[in-house]
Amino acid sequence: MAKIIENLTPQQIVQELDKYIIGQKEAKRNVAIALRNRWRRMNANVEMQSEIIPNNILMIGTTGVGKTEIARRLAKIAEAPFTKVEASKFTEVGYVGRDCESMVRDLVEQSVNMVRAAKKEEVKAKALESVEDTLLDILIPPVKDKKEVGFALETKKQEIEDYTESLLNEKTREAFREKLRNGELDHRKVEIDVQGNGAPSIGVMGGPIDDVSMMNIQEMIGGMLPKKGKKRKVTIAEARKLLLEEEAAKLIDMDEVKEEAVWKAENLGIIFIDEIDKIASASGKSGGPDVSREGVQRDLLPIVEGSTVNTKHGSVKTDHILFIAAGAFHVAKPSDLIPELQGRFPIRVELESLTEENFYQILKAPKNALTKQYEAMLEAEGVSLSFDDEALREIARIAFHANSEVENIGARRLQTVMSHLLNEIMFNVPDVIGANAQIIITKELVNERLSNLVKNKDLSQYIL
Ligand SMILES: Nc1ncnc2c1ncn2[C@@H]1O[C@H](COP(=O)(O)OP(=O)(O)OP(=O)(O)O)[C@@H](O)[C@H]1O
Repeated sequence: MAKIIENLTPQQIVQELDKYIIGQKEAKRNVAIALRNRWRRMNANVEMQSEIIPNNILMIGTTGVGKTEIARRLAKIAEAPFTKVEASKFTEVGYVGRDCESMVRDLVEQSVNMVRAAKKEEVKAKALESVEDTLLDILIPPVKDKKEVGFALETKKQEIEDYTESLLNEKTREAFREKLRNGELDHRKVEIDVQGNGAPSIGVMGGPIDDVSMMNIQEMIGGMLPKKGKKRKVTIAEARKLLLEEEAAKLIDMDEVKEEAVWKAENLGIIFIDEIDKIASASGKSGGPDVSREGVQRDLLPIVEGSTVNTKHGSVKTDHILFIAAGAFHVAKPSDLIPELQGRFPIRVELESLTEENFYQILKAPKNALTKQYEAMLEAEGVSLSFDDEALREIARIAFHANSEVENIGARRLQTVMSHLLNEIMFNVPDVIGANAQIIITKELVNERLSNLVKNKDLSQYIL
């Protein structure tokens, strides 16, 4: 469980983050410390373990500079359950809207999915075997043992015939098993029984009902009703998927999954609260929406401070969940948050605005860089796509320029610029540009496709 945390030191965590995120050294260092501190806590003496509180972090930076990306990657590195919420979506207890505790329920749900997926992987080989048998039984039913069904074997001849038949049946089954395995029969249609859950979905009219009771009722009713079998005609490929789900579900102990998932959420979970500045009251103002903003902060406080939240998978203690809050803080300042909440986010990091050079790096260096994504997509069509270095510099320049002219949306601008640049190619492959073609994006091509837009501010507002 969470082996990776044990092995990665803060410096190694930063190295991992460097593979995906350009710049933002301070933020990376601080999240790395926070992650390592969890391991330090778990390995500290038992008395201190419950005392050590997480280093919750407040990230300050404009949109699209990598705040979410850092938190998300960190969670991936730690194999930790992760959820992102927007603080502005919450309303005070008693008002219509999402209540703050729902973020913890989301986290546990995420954790359950992770643990279930891991368990599914563990039982997959076993489940696949029985799925194969089920499919084989549908395609070539095994011959019945004649003695069992009450036939007396009267003559020697009959005995030999039966023997030959069962031998043949066995041989055919083995031949089909081979075909099933190598996917030769994937397109053939078969009729299978799929188990559906008998639970009707419940619609609630009128007053609000909280998520937990709603989910519990639904689960209870689902458990009480008999499972409904349904016949469906599907391809073998589809049948394999459906039957695998069912078979794996039979092999997985859900109580064990829930228990592990709750532990994981409590001890490794990361909750990313975006737009926290939207619930801070700008200094000097009072009354009106500010009152409700403060209300949300007060609802948030016990969760961040450590409390117990009821979820459908059991109660979850939030004491050791790592909270990373983020916001641009253009109007409100961190000091506009209520003091108790400020105290719970002791680590402040400012993320740098991205430069043109950063854009250039973001285009080509990260493991998941946009250029690599497009290259991979076209490779799937047998088309080779590559970018001249000068072209990348030009794209970076144009994106940076668009940000300063229109609106600063950070690295997200690269996505719109690239999408516009490559739109025509993406449409023409494979109909016009066939397999084995080689496309090189040059600086000239970039200018040809984008220079008009750059000159025309009105147009670039809509397109770039
Ligand atoms: N420093 C960076 N290095 C690599 N990619 C980046 C960087 N900053 C942003 N990106 C890319 O830009 C996109 C948006 O970034 P991200 O979601 O982290 O923004 P954000 O800072 O959290 O903004 P918001 O608060 O609006 O959500 C992501 O796809 C991410 O990959």
